[in-house]
Amino acid sequence: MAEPTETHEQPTRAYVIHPDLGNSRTRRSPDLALEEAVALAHALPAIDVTGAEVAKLRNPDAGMLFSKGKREEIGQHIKAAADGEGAELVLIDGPVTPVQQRNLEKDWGVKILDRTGLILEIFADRAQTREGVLQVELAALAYQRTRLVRAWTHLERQRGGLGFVGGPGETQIEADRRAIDEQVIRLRRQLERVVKTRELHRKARAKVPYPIVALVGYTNAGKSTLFNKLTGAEVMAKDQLFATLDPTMRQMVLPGGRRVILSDTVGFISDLPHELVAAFRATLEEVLAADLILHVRDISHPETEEQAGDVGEILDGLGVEEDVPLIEVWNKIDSLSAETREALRRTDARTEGVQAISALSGEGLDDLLAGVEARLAEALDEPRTEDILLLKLEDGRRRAWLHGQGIVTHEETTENGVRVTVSWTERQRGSFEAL
Ligand SMILES: Nc1nc2c(ncn2[C@@H]2O[C@H](COP(=O)(O)OP(=O)(O)OP(=O)(O)O)[C@@H](O)[C@H]2O)c(=O)[nH]1
Repeated sequence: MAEPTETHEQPTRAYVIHPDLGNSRTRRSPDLALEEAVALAHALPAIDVTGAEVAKLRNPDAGMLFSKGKREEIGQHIKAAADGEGAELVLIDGPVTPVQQRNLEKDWGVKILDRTGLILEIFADRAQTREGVLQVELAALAYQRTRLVRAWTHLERQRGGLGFVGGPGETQIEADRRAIDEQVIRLRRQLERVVKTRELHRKARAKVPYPIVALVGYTNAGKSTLFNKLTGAEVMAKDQLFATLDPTMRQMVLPGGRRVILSDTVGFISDLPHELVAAFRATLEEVLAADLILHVRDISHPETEEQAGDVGEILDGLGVEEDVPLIEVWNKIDSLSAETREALRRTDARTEGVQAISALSGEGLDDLLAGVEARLAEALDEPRTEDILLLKLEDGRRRAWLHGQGIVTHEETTENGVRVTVSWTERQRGSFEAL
């Protein structure tokens, strides 16, 4: 990656464009999509959004993306932005090929970042654990390798971020590509080590017989707010997208006395670039290991159904099994109108595994916790199978673990060791085998 060369104090003036492909397949309204893109832009540090527009794009041009007329029109808007100062950076909320990027940058005299590049920059800014940082770097390199053209380096100067820059010139491309490949190998090796360490930690945790409850949800749904409310932890809860990138875990005690580990995960977003989903697999694996998933939804958002659909797709893509119990948490009921709230009550949503809450005011949290307790009891207390284990006499550790789980139904000492009869769940069997 290029070295920082200069420092910028001023925020970057950015113009946001959502290309509307008029595609009936996309479920979203272009205006709301633009709103989300602007929110994404605000998630970057030191950005001043000077203007935004939906740009109709019926037939994308291979070289220039937009038609000549449209290009000139948008070019005027970009120049006129910020009281005539003009924008320096244009964020295009969609995929832009390297060729289109280079041509548009020349045409408009600005830097361009597409949706993947933007999300990568945000992730780079938010990643906190070693693993998170390595994963973002890997995803960025994969993206960068396909587009060795100069892009926007401002963030890199600001904070040593990713800075999608392909080296000083075209002649450098081959060398750059080799350098990237070498760096990828190096990062993969580091990542492997980090992941191994984390697996050790997870195994250590598996010995703790506490079920894991994972919070998932669309970005800005209120996961961190709920997490903080429930655990009293100081996880950053901001009106800022992707405030949580690395999974955060805390222990908590449910009203009935059962201890659980609550885990907060990265917020999902529509059209999450697939290389990013792959890069975050390991992070999101916490969700796979969960005993119960709480799908937190911003029920006051006009596209709450579409967001829920996106989250469902990502969970499927991750391979979350259908049999992991899931509670839908309808958050932000405090921002609903009285009529909507009344309608919500009438549908008696609660019978369908839904809990309506306000993480902010605390309304509905008692019912939510009772629901969590009931679902966990259901999920963990069945089904069980009976097995007979033969443990060596000196294997006191594993025997103690079995007793600690309260699953030993019979035990007798024989010449060869201890015959232990257990009645356990699949999960307990897995944890035992991992010991
Ligand atoms: N009105 C209202 N606002 C809420 C509620 N819960 C959260 N918020 C607000 O919604 C915004 C996002 O909340 P977060 O908890 O950061 O959302 P998140 O799901 O963790 O977001 P990501 O980190 O992007 O995944 C913040 O401004 C919260 O104050 C609620 O119950 N009611």
